[in-house]
Amino acid sequence: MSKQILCLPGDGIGPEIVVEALKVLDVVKSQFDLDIEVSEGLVGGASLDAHGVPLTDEVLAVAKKSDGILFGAVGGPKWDDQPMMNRPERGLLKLRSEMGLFANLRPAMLFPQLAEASSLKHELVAGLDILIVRELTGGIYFGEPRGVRTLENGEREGYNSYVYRESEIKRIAKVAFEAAQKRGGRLTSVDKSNVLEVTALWRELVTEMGAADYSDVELSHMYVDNAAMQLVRAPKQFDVMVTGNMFGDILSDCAAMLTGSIGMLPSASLNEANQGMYEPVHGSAPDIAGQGKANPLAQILSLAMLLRYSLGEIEAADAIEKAVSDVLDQGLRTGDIASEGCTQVGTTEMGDAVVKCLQVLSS
Ligand SMILES: NC(=O)C1=CN([C@@H]2O[C@H](COP(=O)(O)OP(=O)(O)OC[C@H]3O[C@@H](n4cnc5c(N)ncnc54)[C@H](O)[C@@H]3O)[C@@H](O)[C@H]2O)C=CC1
Ligand SMILES: CC(C)CC(=O)C(=O)O
Ligand SMILES: [Mg+2]
Repeated sequence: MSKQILCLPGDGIGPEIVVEALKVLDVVKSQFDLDIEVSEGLVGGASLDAHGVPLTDEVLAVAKKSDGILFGAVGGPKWDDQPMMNRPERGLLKLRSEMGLFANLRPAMLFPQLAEASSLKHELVAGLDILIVRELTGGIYFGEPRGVRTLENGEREGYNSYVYRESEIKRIAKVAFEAAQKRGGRLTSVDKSNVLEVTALWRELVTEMGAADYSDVELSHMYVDNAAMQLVRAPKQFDVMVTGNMFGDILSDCAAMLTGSIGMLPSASLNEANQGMYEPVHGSAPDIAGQGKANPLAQILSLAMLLRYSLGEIEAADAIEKAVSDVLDQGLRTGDIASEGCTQVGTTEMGDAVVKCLQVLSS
């Protein structure tokens, strides 16, 4: 039976970069004889414009049945005055929570060819390979109660709730410990346990699990403010980092710049049944949307993660990652990773170059 991929391009640069990933998928389908059917749906602002909601029940139902979801990005100034619960970003948050996609894997590795593009000195980032494991369906992004209320003196007060249950902490910690076992054997748990009870519980449980079940993993703890500083001071000290939803969101954008650009970082969001949604770490980049400038490599690398994790097509995933590396070897760069002596290209040319490298690899 064919594997089903649901493609949700979204808004801004989303559709521009998803098109490039789909070109790459077409090539690997024929090269590796993959039986994959792709369907497409609306999400975010595109869905709001068409249906009045950022995610329809129909699209959610297809997502739940698919073998993998390739997601672009959502949001943009056009929809910024929507009520919070109807913003484009809600479409993404609803997909994550309704599908239970609690484990967000955000690898930040430096392609050696991009050392020049990193905002840090070469010696600080050479060989960089970090995995950020971010809890994705809990924490302050989902906690209740939330809202804006009017106090007795007429002043308005905004509030959100930072909540984690033991079971939520334990299941993301398990993913992170197991990832560390398969990698360099080191795990840093990032929290703010000196201030927030919820993350004091986080630290207590992670410590207990480390001692009881993962004595082979070298566990350390770090406060999130220090972790942000350490990421730009000496990022290679990290192997796997595990943290909550909001801290992971922020730290992964920070880690992106170590690799040259946020346009390089893919991600996988997995649930307990190992269903997955795959998307770049970046957003819809309204400042460059429609200009043919966006870097499609994070999206293309997200497709490689989909093939690897959800479809088990390791050879196809390896081929895509090799093709991306070959394109960088050729000196091709979109504006965000441009450096002296390289050839600057647009979104389409970058996608075409990956396709060409795949074709050369198989000939
Ligand atoms: N997963 C998602 O769909 C996400 C959506 N957003 C939404 O995206 C919109 C814009 O948010 P921002 O804070 O500006 O973050 P952003 O990640 O969209 O953009 C930040 C900066 O990075 C650049 N950039 C991002 N992706 C790039 C790429 N592939 N190639 C070259 N440059 C790239 C942008 O041009 C911009 O200067 C907002 O509506 C926000 O809510 C933000 C983050 C994640
Ligand atoms: C809902 C998204 C806009 C949150 C985000 O920035 C992300 O997941 O990276
Ligand atoms: Mg983010």
